[in-house]
Amino acid sequence: MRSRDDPDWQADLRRVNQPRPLFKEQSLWAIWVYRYGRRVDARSAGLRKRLHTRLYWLLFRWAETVTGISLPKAAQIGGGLRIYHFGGVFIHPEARIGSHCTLRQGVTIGNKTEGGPVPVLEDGVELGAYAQVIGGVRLGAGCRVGALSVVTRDVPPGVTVAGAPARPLHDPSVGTVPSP
Ligand SMILES: CC(=O)SCCNC(=O)CCNC(=O)[C@H](O)C(C)(C)COP(=O)(O)OP(=O)(O)OC[C@H]1O[C@@H](n2cnc3c(N)ncnc32)[C@H](O)[C@@H]1OP(=O)(O)O
Ligand SMILES: N[C@@H](CO)C(=O)O
Repeated sequence: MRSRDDPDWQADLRRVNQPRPLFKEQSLWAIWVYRYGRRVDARSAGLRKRLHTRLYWLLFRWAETVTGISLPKAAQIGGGLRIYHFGGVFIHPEARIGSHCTLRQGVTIGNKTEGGPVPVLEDGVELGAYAQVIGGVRLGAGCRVGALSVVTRDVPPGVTVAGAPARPLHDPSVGTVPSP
């Protein structure tokens, strides 16, 4: 499959929604290499796959070094990924990230200790700059994490958390009519 036929990559481009997006956001270079790696892994075994795998590793190191964004192809990341700005973004290879998530500079999604469990982000999760999400936590769909926060516990869908350790900012029950 070529990148123009890759629905996840096309969804990534739509998030930027500007003409010539590859000239506008260098984070797309890292995302492109990630999607390329996923497509290479999906190929059937053979010489072409081995050659593409070697090329992928060269491109991965280049993108990681030039953009400061590390998206290993083993991680599972849904389409429509947006990474704002530059550098310090490290995603663990076992992480699972849903579609239409937003990351910013300085974000880490990884384990708490070597070999430990890693986070799962459902669809539409938004992480502020320098947010650190560590350990086997689950971030529910559409939740938001404030800048400079450290998330060490599950976050329910739609909830905003911030701080270190991160705590909910807005109680979702506030303002609702209590059930009879
Ligand atoms: C170049 C660039 O611009 S890069 C962009 C960088 N920006 C980001 O990364 C933005 C990430 N967004 C945030 O951190 C936001 O503050 C959010 C999403 C967490 C919350 O936004 P809102 O829902 O508007 O919350 P609001 O501003 O009302 O704050 C509610 C309370 O949480 C506190 N709070 C907000 N963000 C944070 C944070 N990151 N860490 C700690 N406390 C926070 C506020 O001080 C406020 O406290 P108070 O009630 O005691 O006054
Ligand atoms: N719109 C950008 C700010 O540069 C962001 O949300 O990160």
